[in-house]
Amino acid sequence: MAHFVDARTRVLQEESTKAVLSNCSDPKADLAAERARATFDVGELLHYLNGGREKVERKAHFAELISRTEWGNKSERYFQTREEQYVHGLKVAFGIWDFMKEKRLGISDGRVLRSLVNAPGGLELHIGMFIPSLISHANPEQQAKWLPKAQSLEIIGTYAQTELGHGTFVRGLETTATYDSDRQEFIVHSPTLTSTKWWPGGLGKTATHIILMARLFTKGKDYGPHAFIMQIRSLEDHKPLTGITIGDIGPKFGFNGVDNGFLRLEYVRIPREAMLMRFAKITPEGDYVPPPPANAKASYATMMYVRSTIVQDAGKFLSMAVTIATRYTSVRRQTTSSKGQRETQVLDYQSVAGSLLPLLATAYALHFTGKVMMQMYTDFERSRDRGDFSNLPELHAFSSGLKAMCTTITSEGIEKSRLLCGGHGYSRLSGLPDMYTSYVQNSTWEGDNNVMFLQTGRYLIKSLLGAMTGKTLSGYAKYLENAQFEMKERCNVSTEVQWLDPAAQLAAFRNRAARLCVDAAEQLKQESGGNPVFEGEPWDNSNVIVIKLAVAHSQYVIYKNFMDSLQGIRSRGELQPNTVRALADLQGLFGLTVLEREVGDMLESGYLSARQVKLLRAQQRALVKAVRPNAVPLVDAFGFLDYELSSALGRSDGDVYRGLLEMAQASPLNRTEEGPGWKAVLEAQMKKPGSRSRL
Ligand SMILES: CCCCCCCCCCCCCCCC(=O)SCCNC(=O)CCNC(=O)[C@H](O)C(C)(C)COP(=O)(O)OP(=O)(O)OC[C@H]1O[C@@H](n2cnc3c(N)ncnc32)[C@H](O)[C@@H]1OP(=O)(O)O
Ligand SMILES: Cc1cc2nc3c(=O)[nH]c(=O)nc-3n(C[C@H](O)[C@H](O)[C@H](O)COP(=O)(O)OP(=O)(O)OC[C@H]3O[C@@H](n4cnc5c(N)ncnc54)[C@H](O)[C@@H]3O)c2cc1C
Repeated sequence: MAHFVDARTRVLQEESTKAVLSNCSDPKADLAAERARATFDVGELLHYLNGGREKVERKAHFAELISRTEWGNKSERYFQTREEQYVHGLKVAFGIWDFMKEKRLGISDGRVLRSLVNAPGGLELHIGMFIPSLISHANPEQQAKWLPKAQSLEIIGTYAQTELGHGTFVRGLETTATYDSDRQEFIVHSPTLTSTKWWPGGLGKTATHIILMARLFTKGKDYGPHAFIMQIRSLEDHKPLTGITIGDIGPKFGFNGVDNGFLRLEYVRIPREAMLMRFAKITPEGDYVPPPPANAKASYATMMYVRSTIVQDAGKFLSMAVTIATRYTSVRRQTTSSKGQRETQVLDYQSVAGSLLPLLATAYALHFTGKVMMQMYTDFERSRDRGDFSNLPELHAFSSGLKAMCTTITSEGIEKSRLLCGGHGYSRLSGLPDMYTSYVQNSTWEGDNNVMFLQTGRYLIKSLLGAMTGKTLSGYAKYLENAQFEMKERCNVSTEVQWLDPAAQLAAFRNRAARLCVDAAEQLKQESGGNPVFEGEPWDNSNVIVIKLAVAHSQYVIYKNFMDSLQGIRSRGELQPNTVRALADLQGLFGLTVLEREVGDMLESGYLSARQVKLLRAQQRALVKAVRPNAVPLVDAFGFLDYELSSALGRSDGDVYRGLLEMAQASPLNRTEEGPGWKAVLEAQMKKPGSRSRL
């Protein structure tokens, strides 16, 4: 109801309103002013990062169309219960599917749509692992049978590997698949409590089929985990099939639209052809045919594919968080030293800029590494299809370390971005809390990050030991051929400005990684009492330094990718000099920020002197200042749409306070003026005779 305000009240208020208005903030103007500071052509960089103008426009067109659909509407996003989230997630997945069919779109457009709506649901694993597993593990006949059904959503699948008792140690899985040659069937069974499958996404209430990872037994012999395809629910009434118990595992830290599930199998029979037989095989008589030795780890290929996509996506999520925080801290004003003056934009505080702008630089670094990672995986697939598995070990080492490094960086980066937004960052309407709780699982799934770092460290130490016996190394570990030389090397930077030289930064990254590799190998030798042993106690007692080595190597790789990518852009003349300069500032800022954080190792080894650290620090601070005017233009260049960010604070027009107020209206608590607590509790309590006087 309209509220009548009399003239006297208005007059009295007028003066105070004027006083407040004279120095209150104007977020839209602030953001416009930030954009005017750009030293480069934002459109050019936007198109470059997003694969061209046509793709940018296509994405905006898709957003426009889907935001008008029921499933694409995000207004209730932050207010749904778990059940609503789950059902909505399914509607989104089918909505995207139908949209793709109707418009005859391919998988890359599908990825764009998924990223625009960003509502993970019961079909994540169907798309992310079930179909990829069929592609990489099934033989041609199996693919012909299953892929069309999966691709038309006649069946919905998931990837059931992890059990209550084992996630990391895949060889320790306890679910069994025992071959019965008389009936040419496998009996799949959960023999122990700990063999219960636990975690698979979509398993709880959605999936009709699974890729089951189970230990293959034939003729009394255990051949370890293999992949099988099997149906778990009826296609008629969606009830579990006989001998199968399935359910949802309950609420999680985030990602609650997904029904991660549990599964128990009781002597369930599946046909021989259920075993995915692209590599290992079983004959009708029950003879096991192993995969050729070169691709013994072929059954792990799906995990490698997913790790590569995780690396690719890390930059995107960090860029989203940084976009929100940069726009908001540019319009948020807080504290003034003298009365009557405008308050300071919080991004102008050294502490805020010093945290946020290196994150912005890191988001760019991850963008380039994501591209390199996917290229490397695509190259592997090409050679694998020719039967050549020679680059598998490097791909495994590269993708494991980067998966761990990039997801650690992004998880921490989202949380740092949230903190930099102060109180409003804590509101889910900022988009940052949900981004964090749903992203942070990337540090765990698809291989716990420490475990992944250990895989990379193992490869590096083995490479070093090989190089010491004259073996030629290739790829990113090549520098280890010169490890002995690196041990004597000293940094030659003598002025602040010399730290801007990418070669000086790269040398520091490389030297640190090489020395840590030598240290790790030595510690492992000591723990092993001679020749290094890569398992058991000697290995376990060397974990800390091995992880440190893998972190240092991954940082070197990310920096090198940034440097090489920029070099490529320069030499091919792909961007104008001003744009390249802005990117070079980011490359320098990323490099020096990481080096500054890790100087302890380099002081300890003697590679750096205290004076060189001081120069490094001063140059890093100078780069923060150099990047500051381009902060908003650089996040604009990522090209996130308001629809995509769903954030009151990340709005591209800067109107953040209006955004908060508008989005809050959808809160179910606001459906009535008195709220749901009045009738349920408050009224009876507060109207109780003498209720106040009792206190
Ligand atoms: C429209 C479009 C939308 C798209 C939409 C996308 C949606 C995107 C949704 C994504 C969704 C993801 C969802 C995740 C869902 C889970 O989390 S699925 C479960 C994943 N589980 C894991 O990752 C388990 C982690 N554990 C492991 O990978 C392995 O067991 C470990 C830790 C690597 C150890 O394996 P191991 O057999 O014990 O091996 P180990 O003795 O350490 O090493 C033996 C040798 O094998 C090598 N090796 C080990 N692993 C490998 C490997 N993978 N390759 C090659 N060599 C290997 C080692 O390097 C070693 O070599 P050498 O040194 O001997 O030469
Ligand atoms: C949201 C979510 C979704 C998932 N979806 C799926 C899915 O769809 N399908 C599926 O099969 N699985 C899925 N998983 C399971 C996931 O892959 C595992 O949780 C993950 O691989 C880690 O294994 P774990 O839980 O057994 O951890 P653990 O191995 O028990 O790790 C516990 C701790 O021990 C350490 N550790 C373990 N082993 C070693 C070692 N050898 N050396 C040194 N340290 C070690 C780890 O670093 C960690 O700190 C999902 C998990 C999550 C959280």
